[in-house]
Amino acid sequence: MKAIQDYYPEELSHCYGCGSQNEHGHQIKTYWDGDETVTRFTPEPYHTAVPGFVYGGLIASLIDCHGTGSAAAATYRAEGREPGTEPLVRFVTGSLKVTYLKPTKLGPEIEIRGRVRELKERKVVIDSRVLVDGVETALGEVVAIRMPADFGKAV
Ligand SMILES: CCCCCCCCCCCCCCCC(=O)SCCNC(=O)CCNC(=O)[C@H](O)C(C)(C)COP(=O)(O)OP(=O)(O)OC[C@H]1O[C@@H](n2cnc3c(N)ncnc32)[C@H](O)[C@@H]1OP(=O)(O)O
Repeated sequence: MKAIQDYYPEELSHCYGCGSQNEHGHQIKTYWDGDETVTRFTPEPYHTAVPGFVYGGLIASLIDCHGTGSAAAATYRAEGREPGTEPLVRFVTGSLKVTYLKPTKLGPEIEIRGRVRELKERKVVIDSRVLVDGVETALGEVVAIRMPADFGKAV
């Protein structure tokens, strides 16, 4: 099964969170599981906050790219199109909210499960749950916005 990120064109695959071309990044992969999207990631020992527990910034980063990837996947699904078909669906993060419910144990695989709360042409909201060993440790909300054609050009 291909992940949504496997459909990203090479020139848009340099993101620190999800770019397959970024050797220093997380290179996350997001798949459908029924109505939910799932990303799994095993943290390294250096992803430490307090010894034994995962750094919250890593969790935020995973939720971020899980959210934008899920937004693209959900848009293709809603339009009844194969991922990666033209016109390409590109999302960036408009906002990212993370609620840390309890410490996330460092070592086991982290699972992030997303659901679409709102889907419009230019804006998709993805709610995520972060689980380790079946324990919910954080919640995330990503507002993903279609990347404007001139993204970054005015900067
Ligand atoms: C399958 C094949 C795919 C192929 C293709 C792949 C492409 C794969 C790309 C990889 C990329 C990875 C991405 C990783 C995630 C980052 O790290 S992305 C980097 C961090 N994010 C940024 O740099 C974004 C910077 N901000 C911006 O460029 C602009 O502010 C935005 C977010 C594009 C918004 O543009 P805008 O023109 O202000 O949007 P606008 O039309 O006013 O608003 C549209 C809607 O969004 C809402 N909105 C706008 N901004 C926000 C906000 N900040 N918060 C909440 N709501 C907002 C508006 O309220 C509006 O909502 P409605 O009224 O329709 O309900």
